[in-house]
Amino acid sequence: MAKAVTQASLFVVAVALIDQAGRVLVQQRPAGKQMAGLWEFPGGKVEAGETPEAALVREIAEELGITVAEGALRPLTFASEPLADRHLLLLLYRCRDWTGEPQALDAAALAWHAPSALHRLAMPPADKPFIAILERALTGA
Ligand SMILES: Nc1nc2c([nH]c(=O)n2[C@@H]2O[C@H](COP(=O)(O)OP(=O)(O)OP(=O)(O)O)[C@@H](O)[C@H]2O)c(=O)[nH]1
Repeated sequence: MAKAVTQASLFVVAVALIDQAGRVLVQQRPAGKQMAGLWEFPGGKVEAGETPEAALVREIAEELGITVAEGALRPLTFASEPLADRHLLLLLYRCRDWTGEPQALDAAALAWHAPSALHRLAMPPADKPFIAILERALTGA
């Protein structure tokens, strides 16, 4: 039988921005934060009263300084798993269209990688299964 979830859920949205070469943008969590140094997809928590897409458009603007239309966000996959004393629900979107040049406004660094190269990065546990899904999505396999 499934274990009941007693912790509050952490509702997070994130994006795989994909450039014309088929590379994906990841950002490094800054020092002082939980999981500092790990590479993750830009995004963050959905606030009360926000749709997931509106939250992601806001987070992308805050973290990268670029503009994305809600309609350019395509649902890709999700993760649902314990994270510390919470339960993380993480929705991953993909996006190929944006305006502006991404900047590391909130991260220690940004990097563009082919999906296969993400296996070599230290990423949060919830993100690991996303890599193979991105590889398949971007090769059409
Ligand atoms: N943005 C993002 N968050 C992720 C990913 N994977 C993952 O486990 N998370 C977790 O989801 C939560 C995202 O919330 P957040 O970015 O708003 O919060 P934060 O820890 O940076 O701190 P904050 O509360 O000061 O903003 C964090 O606990 C983060 O570790 C990911 O790929 N992208």
